Amino acid sequence: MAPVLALTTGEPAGIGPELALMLVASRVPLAGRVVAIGDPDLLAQRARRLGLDIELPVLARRDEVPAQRPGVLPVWPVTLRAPATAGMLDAANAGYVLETLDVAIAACRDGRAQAMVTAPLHKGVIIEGGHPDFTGHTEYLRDACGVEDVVMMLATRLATPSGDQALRVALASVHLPLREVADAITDAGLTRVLRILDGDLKRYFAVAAPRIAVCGLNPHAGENGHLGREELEVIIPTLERLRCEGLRLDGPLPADTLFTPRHLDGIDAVLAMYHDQGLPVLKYAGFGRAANITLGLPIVRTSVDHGTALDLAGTGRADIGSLGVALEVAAEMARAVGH
Ligand SMILES: NC(=O)c1ccc[n+]([C@@H]2O[C@H](COP(=O)([O-])OP(=O)(O)OC[C@H]3O[C@@H](n4cnc5c(N)ncnc54)[C@H](O)[C@@H]3O)[C@@H](O)[C@H]2O)c1
Ligand SMILES: N[C@H](C(=O)O)[C@H](O)COP(=O)(O)O
Repeated sequence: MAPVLALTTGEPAGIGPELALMLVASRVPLAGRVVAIGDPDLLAQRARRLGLDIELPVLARRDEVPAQRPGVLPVWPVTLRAPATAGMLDAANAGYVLETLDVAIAACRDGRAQAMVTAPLHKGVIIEGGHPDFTGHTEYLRDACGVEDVVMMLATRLATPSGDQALRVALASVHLPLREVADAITDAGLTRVLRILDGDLKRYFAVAAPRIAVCGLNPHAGENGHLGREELEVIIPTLERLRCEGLRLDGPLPADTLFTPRHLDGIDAVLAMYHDQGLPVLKYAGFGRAANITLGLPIVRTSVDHGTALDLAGTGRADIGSLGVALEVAAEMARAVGH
């Protein structure tokens, strides 16, 4: 049977609900048995608003998901806390958004689903809704699954001199103010991130001996200590030690020239030191054709490469491309671990 992909529909005022509907309405074959997690009335209202003729059977017991049928989107129901209006955030629905995640996590953990795929949520409104420590799905999943560390990795495709290949960018630090980044780059942290990245490239993506290129933190990878000392004091010694364990690591390399097709040729993943060192490059290369993947979890989780796009919510103009990729990657990962 095709894997069950539990799709959380995200911030109810954002584009998540309509992306799920538009994807089903597009009638492209889906990568697995997709079940939407969200408020059935919200989905029905949004479908009417967009003139989409979608059948939304509610699976009240949140159990067996039938084989995918064109124009049909089964729903595991979660009830909104307050009415949702496209484009208008309401902190009252923070608990609703988190409940959709909890439903998906539980289903992945007890085997009713083989992967979870998340439509975008709005971090700020979750925080304002009474969850001051919330920083994103990635960290929420880490805590919910009881693991020490996870790694955010985004992936798309890239043309290099040797041909088409994956462009995967993982992050050594994630949702952190820039002011705090340098202190977060430690030997212990880099070691954990690189071991997870190396292990999960093998486990989920059939890369036998991953070749990972590691960015420096500072301009020109520190220019031999003249533009910052983190490379000399932390990154180089960590990479040397991990090479002795057998990891294939290049770097630390200057990020500006590493992110060019010639240097990326044959590289299985890049480790960027912080969010906006790596993700703008990835999104420039493949926005709308990329997936966000959380590594290091006991379950499979992917997501879209974009946010809630409140400016587009309710218009039907949002691009469904990334959601399609996120579902495909989730199914590929689920199959790789035998589902
Ligand atoms: N996976 C996630 O849950 C996720 C990912 C990224 C950002 N976010 C959150 O989303 C919120 C808004 O973030 P932002 O404004 O930085 O980014 P955003 O991606 O929501 O919007 C940035 C721009 O990209 C456009 N855009 C986004 N998705 C699009 C799509 N599918 N098709 C066409 N255009 C699209 C928007 O219209 C906007 O112009 C923030 O709270 C952020 O943290 C969540
Ligand atoms: N950093 C992600 C991006 O820019 O696409 C995004 O904020 C999503 O993060 P979570 O998956 O942790 O919510």
